[in-house]
Amino acid sequence: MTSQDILRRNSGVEIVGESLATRALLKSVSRVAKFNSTVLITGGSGTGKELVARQIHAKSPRTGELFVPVDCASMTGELMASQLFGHVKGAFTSADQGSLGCFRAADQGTIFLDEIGELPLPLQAKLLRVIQERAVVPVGSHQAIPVDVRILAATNRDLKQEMLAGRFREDLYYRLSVIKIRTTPLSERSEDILILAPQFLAELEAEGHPRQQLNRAAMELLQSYDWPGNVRELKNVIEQAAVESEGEWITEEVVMSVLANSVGERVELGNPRVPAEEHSVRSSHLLDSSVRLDYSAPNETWPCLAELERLHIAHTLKHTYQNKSAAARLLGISRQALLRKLAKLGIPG
Ligand SMILES: Nc1ncnc2c1ncn2[C@@H]1O[C@H](COP(=O)(O)OP(=O)(O)OP(=O)(O)O)[C@@H](O)[C@H]1O
Repeated sequence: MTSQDILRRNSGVEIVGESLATRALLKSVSRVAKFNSTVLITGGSGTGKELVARQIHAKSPRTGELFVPVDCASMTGELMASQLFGHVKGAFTSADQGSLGCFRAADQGTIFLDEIGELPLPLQAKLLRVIQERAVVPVGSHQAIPVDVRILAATNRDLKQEMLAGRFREDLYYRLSVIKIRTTPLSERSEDILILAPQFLAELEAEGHPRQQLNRAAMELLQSYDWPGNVRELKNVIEQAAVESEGEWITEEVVMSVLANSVGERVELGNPRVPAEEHSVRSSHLLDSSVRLDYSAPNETWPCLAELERLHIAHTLKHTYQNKSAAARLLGISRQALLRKLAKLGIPG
C-alpha cells in the first residue's frame, strides 16, 4: 500500500488501528454517534479521547454543525463561567460587550468538555443545571436561554475516586456517564503501531517530508516499547526519527536513540541516562539491578570500578535491545571500544 493509499483510506481525523480493542472502540463510536446521549470518554493521556469525541460528532446527525472543544483544565478564575455560559454586557468590569460562551456557540452541534475532572465544584453545579434544563443562564443575567447541544466529556482521572474524595459531584457524574467509552493504552494494542506508524509517516510526506519507511527491526522496537504517552508520544517519536534519518529507511538505531532521549527527559537528576523503570522498554531479559551504592564508609560491599562499568554497560544493552551500535552511542564510546570492553568484562557479546 502506498502512502497515498494510506492517507486516502484515513483521510480526515480518523481513528486508525485494527487491534481488537480499536475495532471494539470503532463499533462503540458508530453505535453511540446516532443518539443524543451524553458520553463520558475515559482513558490515559494521548490515547485518543478527543479523536473519539470528534468521530462521534462526525458520524452523528449533527455533523454539519460545530464541534466545540473546551479544555476545562485551562479555564481559570471568574472568567470560567463566562467562557462556558457567556455573559451579558456590563456583567463585570471588563465586560464592555456580551459574549455567547461555548455552550451557545455549540448550539445545534456538539460540545466536548475535555479534562472534566478539573472543573471546580461551583461550575459543576452550573453545568448540571444546563444538562437538566437544556438552557444556559449567561453571567449577569437571570434569563435562561435554551440550547440544543450534545455533550461529550473526557477525563484521564478516576471520577469515581474524585466523587469519593468529594471533588466531583455524584449527580453530575451520573448525568455525564450515561454512556461510557474507555480508550485502551497503546501498550495493550501494540499491533495498532503497524498501522499508526506508516500513517504518521504518510502524514509527514503529505506535508512535504521525503518518503520514508521503518525497517523491520525499528518496527519491532516500536512495538516493544511501553508508550507512557500513548499515541501522542508515538507520533512525536516517529516525527523525530523521520527528521533524524537521512535516507528512505528509518533504522532501529535511530528509533532507539530517539526513544532513549524521550525516556531520558523523565529521569531523576544525577542519573540522566537510566530510564525510569515504569517508562522502560519492555524486556524479557531483565537485569539484576539490585546494586545499592552506599558511599557513607568503605566496606566489603564497596563496588569496584569494573563492577560498576559492567552493570552500566549491561543496563545500556538491555535498553538498546542488545544493539551494540546504539549502546555505544549512548555510552559515548565507539562500537569497537564497546566490543573490547565486553570481552574484557566478560559480558557475552
Ligand atoms: N487511533 C488513532 N489513530 C490516529 N491517530 C490517533 C489515534 N489515537 C490518537 N491519535 C492521535 O494522537 C494524538 C493524541 O490524541 P488525543 O488528543 O485524541 O488524545 P487524548 O486522549 O485526548 O489526550 P489528552 O488526555 O492528553 O487530552 C492526536 O494527534 C491524535 O490525532
